[in-house]
Amino acid sequence: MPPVIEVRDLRKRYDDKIAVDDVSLTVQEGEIFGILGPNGAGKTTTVECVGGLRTPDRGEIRVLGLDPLRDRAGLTRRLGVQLQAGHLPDRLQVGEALRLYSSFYPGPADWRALLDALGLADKARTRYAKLSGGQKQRLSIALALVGNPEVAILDELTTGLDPQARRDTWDLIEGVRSRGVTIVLVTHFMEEAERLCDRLALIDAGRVVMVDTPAGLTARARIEQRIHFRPSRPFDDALLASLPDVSGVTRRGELVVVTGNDNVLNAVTAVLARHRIVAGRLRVEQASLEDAFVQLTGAPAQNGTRTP
Ligand SMILES: Nc1ncnc2c1ncn2[C@@H]1O[C@H](COP(=O)(O)OP(=O)(O)OP(=O)(O)O)[C@@H](O)[C@H]1O
Repeated sequence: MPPVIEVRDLRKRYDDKIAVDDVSLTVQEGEIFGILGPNGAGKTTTVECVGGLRTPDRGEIRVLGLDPLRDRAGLTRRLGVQLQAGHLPDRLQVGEALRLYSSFYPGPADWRALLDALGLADKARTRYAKLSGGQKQRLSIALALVGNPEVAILDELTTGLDPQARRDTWDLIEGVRSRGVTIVLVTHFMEEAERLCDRLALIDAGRVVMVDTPAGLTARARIEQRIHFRPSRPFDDALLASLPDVSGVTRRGELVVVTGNDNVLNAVTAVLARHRIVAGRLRVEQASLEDAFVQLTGAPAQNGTRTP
């Protein structure tokens, strides 16, 4: 099956700033493809080019086999793009906006059901200017999906939403995916990427660093394992530090913290057992996508409680 989205050698500069240096990626039908990267990495510029909202300086883009700029008319009805807040007239009511957008498409979704799913059911008669930031954000998601698109591009889907609204939005997106819609999701949130995305492209400084599943990306970062425990009796750190699988041993109060490779847990527990030391409150810290992000880009990841 040909990919739904194909980007080859994309480059885009703004005056003397190269926003996208060289991006190539493919998105398959029905997947949620995440684009992850630090601030200013070129994520938005990439998806704006894919959505036909910006003209690339170089490269080729195909969406459903069409050129987003040359075949704009044919693509508009099949592609939903979540635009950033602030693009609607202040006096327009939520319901009016959705009715208007629905009228552009041959087989629109039930916009009332969308509002309901996004927690905006009681806002149909509210004017745009009266919505909170999070409500505007949710409206922008509804507008991207109201045309029942085959492909949806969602940029910073849940930025600015509270944790409950974020989870409700994830449920909605999973429902959209289960109907076979292909989704490109730009996100800052590792939890969101882990929960929703089938594959992720990690973009840094305008280039694709790697493309993999969330689990694959985490594994490829080769992050050290960390375990901690409270020993039943004192022992010399050298006992563990001398093991080939161990890279470090430190103390945190009564806790012993050991870092090392994939086998560190086996190696440490075997030695402790031989010396009749019981490892109380033993815990293994799993490497997360967030650890991988930090290691691969050198940038701090943002968590779900902060707005970028
Ligand atoms: N219209 C513009 N004019 C000039 N420079 C721009 C413009 N839009 C983006 N840039 C610059 O291009 C680079 C890439 O921006 P882009 O918005 O694509 O990155 P991003 O990965 O989406 O960032 P963020 O996570 O902060 O939204 C940044 O350095 C940004 O400052």
